[in-house]
Amino acid sequence: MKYISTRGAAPELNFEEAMLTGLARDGGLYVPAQIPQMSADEIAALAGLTYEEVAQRVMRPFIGDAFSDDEFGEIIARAYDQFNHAARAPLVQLDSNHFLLELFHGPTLAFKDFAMQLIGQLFQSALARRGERITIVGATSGDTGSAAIEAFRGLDNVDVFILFPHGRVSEVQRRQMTTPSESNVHALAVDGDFDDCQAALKDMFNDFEFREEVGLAGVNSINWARVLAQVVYYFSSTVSLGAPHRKVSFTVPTGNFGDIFAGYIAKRIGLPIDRLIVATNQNDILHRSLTGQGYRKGQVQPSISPSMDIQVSSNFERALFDAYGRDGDAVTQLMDELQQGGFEISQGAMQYLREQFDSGRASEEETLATIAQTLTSSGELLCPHSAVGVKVANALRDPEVPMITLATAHPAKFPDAVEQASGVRPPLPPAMADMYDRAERVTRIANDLGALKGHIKGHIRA
Ligand SMILES: Cc1ncc(COP(=O)(O)O)c(C=O)c1O
Ligand SMILES: N[C@@H](CCOP(=O)(O)O)C(=O)O
Repeated sequence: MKYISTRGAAPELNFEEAMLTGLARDGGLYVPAQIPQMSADEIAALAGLTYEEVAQRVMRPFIGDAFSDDEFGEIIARAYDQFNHAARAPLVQLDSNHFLLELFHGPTLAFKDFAMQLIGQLFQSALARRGERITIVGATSGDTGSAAIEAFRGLDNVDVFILFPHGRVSEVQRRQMTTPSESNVHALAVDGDFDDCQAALKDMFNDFEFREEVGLAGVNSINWARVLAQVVYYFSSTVSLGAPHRKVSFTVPTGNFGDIFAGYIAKRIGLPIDRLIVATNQNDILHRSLTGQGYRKGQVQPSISPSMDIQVSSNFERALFDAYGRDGDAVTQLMDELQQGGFEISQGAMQYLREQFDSGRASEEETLATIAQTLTSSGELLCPHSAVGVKVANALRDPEVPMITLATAHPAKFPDAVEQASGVRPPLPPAMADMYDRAERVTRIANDLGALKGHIKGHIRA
């Protein structure tokens, strides 16, 4: 199994190399050279298996010989043993033919744990075998950062630096990043928005001297292994609703386009997905793009679903790569135009994207109203991101086809917005109950690449 870059000018790598490399050296994102296929019989055989068994069968062909079957099985078992729900990703019914896929039963209460707990284990195995150490730098709008810290805290051979936009994450998200006391964890509050943090991270990867000097690694969805791990719950949920014998649609609260892209990969493997619906908040660049208005970045607007306050959606590049016939030169040109503000999507590429994705947006008022209505109608308390998904799903779904909306975070991560909407203040789970009493450790830092690189170089352990 080989991985190639979306910009067509980086070395082809195997799974482990692509995972450890993060951003390709031509600035692109790694994708599989071919997508392994699963037959209808193979998909049907997933029924009744545990989440871990489904994970092993779905991901195995993408891993190649980087890990043995036994090693990979043990890694998967360790990754999910801290989840506090036996099903890992349970489905609950909201309404006739509308289901919620609860992805917030991991240690940091967001869907990021599904991938981050797994790649934490994969990295540890690979690094131990190679005798290497790395510096992880991550950009977060709130959830990736806490999940990464949880997965890598306390490791001798890994330093973790997380860049988050100062004042633009919820208090629980911030505290999840600033209260761990391990010396390998560094929370950096950047004076900028998420797009600034992500751009700085990509600039660090494109500075080869810095990259080599610190042993830079990435755990954002830049990293193919992140996307792959998220493919699994599309299979587990669809099979439990009768796949491959009936089609199911998904609505995915979307920011960086990683989670919905995992759904697209599931469909390309052979899962009978009817529609994949991108749900955005008021930062609706993806909805505008998918409705033919070009891909033009604007200023990020802070919202009550802060983890989706993103304008430059990293993984959209992976979708564009396929939409442009896997032409790396075309993608390179588009990404150059994006640096200048944006680009038009060609007619052929638009047609491809429209065949794959639908889209909708939810305003702040609609999101608040959806939290209140869903609590009344089903008893389910949604986080604001999941509410964006439910609002868009309700607007666009076909009542004849089962719809699964991804619930991407626990409401207790966003208690202010949830209370404003519903009058209910969701408590943190017992293991986090003292979160507000713990001491915080954070460095406020300018949105300046030199300052960020200097800080990182000055704080990595030898
Ligand atoms: C709670 C939550 N919902 C939705 C999203 C959007 O997911 P993606 O960036 O993969 O599109 C994020 C951030 O990634 C998130 O943290
Ligand atoms: N919403 C994310 C943004 C980063 O996304 P990633 O999937 O690329 O890591 C967050 O919560 O940090």
